[in-house]
Amino acid sequence: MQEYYAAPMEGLTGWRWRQVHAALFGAADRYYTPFLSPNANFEFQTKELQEIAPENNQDLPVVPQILANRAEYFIWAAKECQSRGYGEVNLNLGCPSGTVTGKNKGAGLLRESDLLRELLDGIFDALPNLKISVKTRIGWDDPAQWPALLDILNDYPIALLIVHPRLRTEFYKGAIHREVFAWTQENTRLPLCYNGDLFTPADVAAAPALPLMLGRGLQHDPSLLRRLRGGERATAAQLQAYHDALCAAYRRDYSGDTPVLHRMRELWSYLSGSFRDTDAFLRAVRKARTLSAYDQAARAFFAQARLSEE
Ligand SMILES: Cc1cc2nc3c(=O)[nH]c(=O)nc-3n(C[C@H](O)[C@H](O)[C@H](O)COP(=O)(O)O)c2cc1C
Repeated sequence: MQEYYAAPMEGLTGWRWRQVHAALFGAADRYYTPFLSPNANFEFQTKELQEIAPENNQDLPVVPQILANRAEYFIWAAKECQSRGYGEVNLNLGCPSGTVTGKNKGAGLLRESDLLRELLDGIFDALPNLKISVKTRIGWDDPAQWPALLDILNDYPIALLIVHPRLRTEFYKGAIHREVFAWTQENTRLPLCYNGDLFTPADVAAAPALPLMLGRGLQHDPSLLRRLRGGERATAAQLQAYHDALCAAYRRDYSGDTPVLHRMRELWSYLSGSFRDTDAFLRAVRKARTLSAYDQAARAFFAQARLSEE
């Protein structure tokens, strides 16, 4: 059976989203959490504790993702996850954000091979009974960096190597390096997962025959996995129910309108792709300073919303 995993996306795929998504459209085969970022305090932030709390992830196949460049921080966070019942944790080697890479974390580790080796040595020595997967890009600024990086990764019993075949300098844009991914398939024995630019069933049909991880495609059309499994594309009414459930959940979680509006704007930056004629509505969403103005705009939009063509 083809496996489909939901990609970690900070600000989008937190536990509230996972619950709503699974309830309305059927669960992904795995959900990777947005990254947890342990540090010298050896304490998770409240938001991170909620993210991995067993009661917030009940009956869902969730894999916590950890962003760290020191083995001791990763190991501490991994054990915290293990003690809450998680059987796999994921190491982030892909985050391209300057604030992350500036500290040699995420994709920043792809130009620090000694630090990367030290991190992996420490992690795999200390955690023999936990599955550790890795999510990575293929280099910092040149695909020629990948063979040496893959050589390093090949030395460890990585449970799943999730590859987004772009460089750090490419962020999320530009053509995928398909030839590099094909080369990877020939040059590793590690279990592989492909991630990148899977937006439609046609994209998925053309993807490598491997477990697939979907990020923006699933935000753009939350029914994408259901369709890939033979089900129907979401109707406008179903997308409204999804929107309303998320908005209600974020209202419970945050105090004040601003953080909820922020989350909803982030949601719409992808979900708008499911609809036609969204310009006026998106302008209203951007302008809304209160939730009541936002609600009014959203109600008016859904009253006449039409799905986009594919
Ligand atoms: C807004 C945003 C937030 C993201 N947050 C994370 C994250 O927390 N951890 C991670 O490994 N990747 C993160 N990613 C990368 C995605 O998981 C994924 O690798 C990327 O979007 C490419 O896949 P896609 O083309 O299916 O979207 C993020 C991407 C975006 C656009």
